[in-house]
Amino acid sequence: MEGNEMSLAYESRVFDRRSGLNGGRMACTLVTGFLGSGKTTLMKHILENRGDLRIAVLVNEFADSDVDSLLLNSASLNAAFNLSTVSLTHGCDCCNVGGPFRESLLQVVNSKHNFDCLLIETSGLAKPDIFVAELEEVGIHLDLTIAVVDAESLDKILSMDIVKQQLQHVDLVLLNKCDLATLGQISDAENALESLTGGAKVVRSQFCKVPLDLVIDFSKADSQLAVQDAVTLPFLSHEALPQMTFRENVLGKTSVGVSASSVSDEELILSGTNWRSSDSENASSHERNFSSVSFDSEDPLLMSLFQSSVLATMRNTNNLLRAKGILWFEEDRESRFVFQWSGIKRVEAICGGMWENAPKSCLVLIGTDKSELENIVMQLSQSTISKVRTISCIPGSRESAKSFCARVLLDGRFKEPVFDKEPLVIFGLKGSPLHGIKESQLNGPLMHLVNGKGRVFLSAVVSGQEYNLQLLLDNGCNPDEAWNEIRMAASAVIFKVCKNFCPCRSDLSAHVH
Ligand SMILES: Nc1nc2c(ncn2[C@@H]2O[C@H](COP(=O)(O)OP(=O)(O)OP(=O)(O)O)[C@@H](O)[C@H]2O)c(=O)[nH]1
Repeated sequence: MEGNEMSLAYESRVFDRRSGLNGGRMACTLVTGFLGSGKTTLMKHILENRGDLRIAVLVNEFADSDVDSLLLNSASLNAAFNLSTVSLTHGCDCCNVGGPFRESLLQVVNSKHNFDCLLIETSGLAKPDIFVAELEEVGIHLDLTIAVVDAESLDKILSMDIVKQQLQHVDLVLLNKCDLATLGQISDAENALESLTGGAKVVRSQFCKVPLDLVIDFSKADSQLAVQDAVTLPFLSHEALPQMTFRENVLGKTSVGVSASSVSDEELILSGTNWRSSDSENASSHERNFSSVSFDSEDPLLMSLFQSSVLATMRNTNNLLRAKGILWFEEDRESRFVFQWSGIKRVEAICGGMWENAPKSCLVLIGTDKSELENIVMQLSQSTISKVRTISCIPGSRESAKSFCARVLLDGRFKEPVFDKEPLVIFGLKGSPLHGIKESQLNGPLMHLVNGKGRVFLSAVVSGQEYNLQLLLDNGCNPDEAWNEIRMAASAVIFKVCKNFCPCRSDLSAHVH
């Protein structure tokens, strides 16, 4: 269903629903996918482009602590949507989605907000069938099950049972992060997905930017009405779903205590449901023992130590699958950085604004070796300012910064560097308004590429269309080596992004000549 047809189906469904007519029912989409594939990115995309759709969102988290609501910035996001934030906590969703999840579902169903659509984001280690069973229990009709897949790293995780299970019964796969993958990786992934999903539709995406009618299906209400008399079983999204069973019976054990905040009808909904335990105790529910460890600190971190010891340790840790959180750095105390580690050791630290609340660092690490994760947390706590005696600007850093800036200045592809946040140099590639290439399209990949090599750490500062990079130049950083690394990575990024444009006599000429 596309275009006009889709908007007609949507209009009539929303109208019927809001006017209380028969048949107008809430659409429901379940989003699954492995850790870091882009599920939250998809949620944000839908919410930011939802128009006047009333959307309820339930987010289920694997990790300890409230990192996900911090990352989603749910309080301010909800304020923008005129919704209050609800925080729920419950046990490992693989073993126990029951109580709080069902309560949340019932609140959505009974809400006077009369939602047009319910979106459920499962944790990156969850099996979607459990959620399907719960939806069925409360009479919510699931229209669409979507798996978000990281095109670049799929081949590395395909052997995991959890990944296969997540892909088994989906209607649609978003083959995401296509900007990071090669064409070979994309086509290999498509072939693998064809057999793993039994032929589900696969759509390539970057940052999950897909039309909303692809991920919210308003077409099923009518077909549901047509078969309503004949079929008494709850409607499910996929033919293969009858094979699904509620796993609580199979696994028997619930791993952790459950506590749910009570929520009034008015208070809906962007909720983080957080797993409170740090280990998946039920080995039969996961083929590996996944662990989650978190780090919280109200002391700022020294960026130089974060770079030289924490990131170095993370890179040498083979069993780290995911890290995310917010960071507070001594060298840039005003800025709130969102840190993400996902896929093939892709590292980003992006500042999108200042602190609205008391600054702090809060990071969650998920992996398969708890002691390795704890080692990273130890490095983190040793990098906080209270653990380090002298933090004044290290002698020599100013000279290094000047020398680095001089090199950047000579390269016409870059904007003029700025050194007013000593010891941080701020710089970045120029975008190309003429070709519609935004600074973020060049500087985002540049950060990933440089950080991925592991010798230099770049963070990003984003403000509107401006996307700048920050480099810390202390004694441990050789400006020539850093510049060489960045310059070469810039060439690779520009080649990939600009190869389809003719640069002659355009604002790209400096980039390619
Ligand atoms: N380059 C690139 N990065 C992406 C894309 N989509 C998402 N990301 C980044 O990948 C990281 C993880 O994305 P999330 O949306 O948080 O992934 P998730 O599946 O919700 O992660 P978990 O809930 O922890 O399992 C973030 O840093 C995103 O900005 C994409 O298409 N391209």
